Amino acid sequence: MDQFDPTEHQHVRYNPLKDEWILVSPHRCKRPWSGQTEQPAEEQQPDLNNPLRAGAVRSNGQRNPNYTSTYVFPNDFPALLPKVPEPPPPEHPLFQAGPAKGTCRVMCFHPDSSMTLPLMSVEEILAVIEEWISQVTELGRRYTWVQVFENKGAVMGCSNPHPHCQIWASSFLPNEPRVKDRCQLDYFKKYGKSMMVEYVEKELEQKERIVLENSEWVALVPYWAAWPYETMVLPLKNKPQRMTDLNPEQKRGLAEIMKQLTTKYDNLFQCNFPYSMGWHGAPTGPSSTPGDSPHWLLHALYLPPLLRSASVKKFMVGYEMLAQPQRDLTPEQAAAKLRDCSNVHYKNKKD
Ligand SMILES: O=C1CCN([C@@H]2O[C@H](COP(=O)(O)O)[C@@H](O)[C@H]2O)C(=O)N1
Repeated sequence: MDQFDPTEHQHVRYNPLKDEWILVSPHRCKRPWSGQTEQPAEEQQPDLNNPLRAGAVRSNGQRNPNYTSTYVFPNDFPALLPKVPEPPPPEHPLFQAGPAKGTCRVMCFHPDSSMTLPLMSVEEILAVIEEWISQVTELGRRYTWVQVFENKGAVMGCSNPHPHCQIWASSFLPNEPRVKDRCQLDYFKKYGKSMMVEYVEKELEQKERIVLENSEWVALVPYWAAWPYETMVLPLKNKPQRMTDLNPEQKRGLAEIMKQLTTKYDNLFQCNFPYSMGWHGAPTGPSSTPGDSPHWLLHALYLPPLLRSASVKKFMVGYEMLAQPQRDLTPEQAAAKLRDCSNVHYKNKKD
């Protein structure tokens, strides 16, 4: 039997944040593709009636101000409302309903519907980060969880090309952060250190999955990545537990690395690279205080669907839904491809 080679031989990898495993099948990379191809993501033409545009009239008849930077408004079709009757206590362990309160906001990054984050200036991206922090500060006082998330590209169900994200705050701790909170706390109790602080140290030593690094942040393809070009953005100093812990140098460094990472993403297949991205940090709420969750390290997740080209995506279906996530391209190969992408956006390339 040959010696095990992680670039040749199938194996499973453990995700300690979720207590889950993924299947890695590098030998399949040579497989010919004859399946569905997505239409190349047409550059979603910004319609002049875009309801998120500065000055536009939204579906509820309200007119957006002529905002010049970020702009936040309550979602006109919110999934969570702040005041609703609560369900009665469960009568049976197999049929449990619980109270759900919250609020949903839409946050525009920029007044111009044709703008995208990689083409924004560092200053403009810094304004987005400051607004995120302001929203998390305000909503975090009242709600246990504030989910900042951006759906980008029609293939991600994004209904609107205008550069924007959403913020959903809830009275309950959703599944993803609840599992991450438990896994990180178990690790902290067992080893006396933060799982993700140690993980970053090890990744910087191994260097196999690093995509970008500056004095404050690292962007890498996690060892256990499920999506082909999935990345995490992690802080290098001060162990921030929440976005509200960031200092000015960290905020600026984050704006810089976000611009570089999304530029690399767009350059990978020369398209507006679709993804869902979001932030995970220590839960918030009225009883939370700065520094109260040393088991947590703030981090961002980029979850992009594209696999081989602007029109071939990974499907998380079948085996992935019924068994576990599976990937052919290894995290190390994905990181290398992203590292090789230029930091100059293909739309800015000097001819
Ligand atoms: O006039 C509008 C248009 C879209 N929206 C909201 O904008 C959000 C955009 O969704 P995406 O981030 O998935 O593209 C969506 O949740 C939709 O409800 C409004 O609140 N008002």
